[in-house]
Amino acid sequence: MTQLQTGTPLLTASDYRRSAQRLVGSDVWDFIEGGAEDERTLAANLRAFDRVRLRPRVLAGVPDADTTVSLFGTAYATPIGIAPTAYHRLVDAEGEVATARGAGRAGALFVVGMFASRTIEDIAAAASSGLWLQLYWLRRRDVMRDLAERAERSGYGAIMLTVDVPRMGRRWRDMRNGFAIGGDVAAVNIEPAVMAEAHRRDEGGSALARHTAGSFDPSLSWADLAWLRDCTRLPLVLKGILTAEDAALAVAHGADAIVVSNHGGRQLDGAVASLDALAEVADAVGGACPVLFDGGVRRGADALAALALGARMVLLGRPPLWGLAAGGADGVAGVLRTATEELAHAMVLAGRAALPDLDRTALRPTSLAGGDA
Ligand SMILES: Cc1cc2nc3c(=O)[nH]c(=O)nc-3n(C[C@H](O)[C@H](O)[C@H](O)COP(=O)(O)O)c2cc1C
Ligand SMILES: CC(C)CC(=O)C(=O)O
Repeated sequence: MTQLQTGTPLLTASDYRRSAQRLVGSDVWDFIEGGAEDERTLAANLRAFDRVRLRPRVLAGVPDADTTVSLFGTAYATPIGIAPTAYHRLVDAEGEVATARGAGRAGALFVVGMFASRTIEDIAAAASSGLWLQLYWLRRRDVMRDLAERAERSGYGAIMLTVDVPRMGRRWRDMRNGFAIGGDVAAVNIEPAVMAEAHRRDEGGSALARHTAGSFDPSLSWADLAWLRDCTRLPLVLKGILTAEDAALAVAHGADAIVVSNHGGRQLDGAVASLDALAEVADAVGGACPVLFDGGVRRGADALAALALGARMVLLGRPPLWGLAAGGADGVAGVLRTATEELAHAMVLAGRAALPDLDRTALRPTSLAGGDA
């Protein structure tokens, strides 16, 4: 159990969430918590896990569960890692450096966002477990190439290209708040001219929406992936796949892994809940490459369900930010360890000793049906 300066025992992800909300300004809180438009997909991501029912096996001789997993030659203590999220210094002065320390303590993967507020190199120096770098496709390809090269030089293990943002989802909360990246927080890995719009508050509306409209390349298509592939020797992971069709195309275009994700409900409102897309995508991939998952995972049993449906690893977006806000590196480690302990606990009670023992027989068939979304 983690106990931070608040004195309140933090037993679950929602304990960290409550603690974080007290410490973070309301516009930053809305940026973190919010989703696109009416937030129906955001809500559906969580609801999908509420529908899952597990099938425990008894007298299985499983006194403890092994949560270790390996990906691209790196071993992790847990299959629960950190999804890329922008600007960690919005909630903690040390930002991604503290996140990396926390991930290291938990033995977890940390996917550093392209819009990290600490340098790729400083984050690498603080890390003791695997790091990957996430990229968006910018009109300025030279900036992408530079980041890919710096990541490779600094020991990052993969490039994760986010493919679900040809344009940014409309986020009413940020638009109403006139949200802009302020103070001394900045995407320090990218030259300031590319990022200028993200800081301009004077026009009202979401500065991030204006920034992404100007700097992201919306014309990207499958054929362009070859260019990025040529920039780096690192494995290329595509994040934001929700259909069998796109999963098959990703495999055909040589993706080394894919992430089933609807961007935490922040892109197409009305899109399928992430969990409800997982079986379809895993079936289409058919073992051709690892499938990762994010969206709505808040407890170990949620991770168990996603792993049973075919995910090799499960990533958390908002919860590590809650941990970081509530308690810096300790909070990040606390969130990851809590979820991992819950997963191990659920595995023992479900009679599964190790991650490869998790398959769809761990879930009631109604959990696989695709639900309401
Ligand atoms: C505050 C915030 C910032 C995010 N920034 C990025 C980003 O820079 N790049 C990216 O690929 N995804 C980004 N995401 C999406 C996450 O990687 C992930 O897909 C999503 O948060 C998972 O859902 P969850 O928050 O329910 O765990 C962001 C999400 C949040 C909440
Ligand atoms: C700066 C943004 C493009 C990052 C973000 O909020 C997101 O990807 O959801």
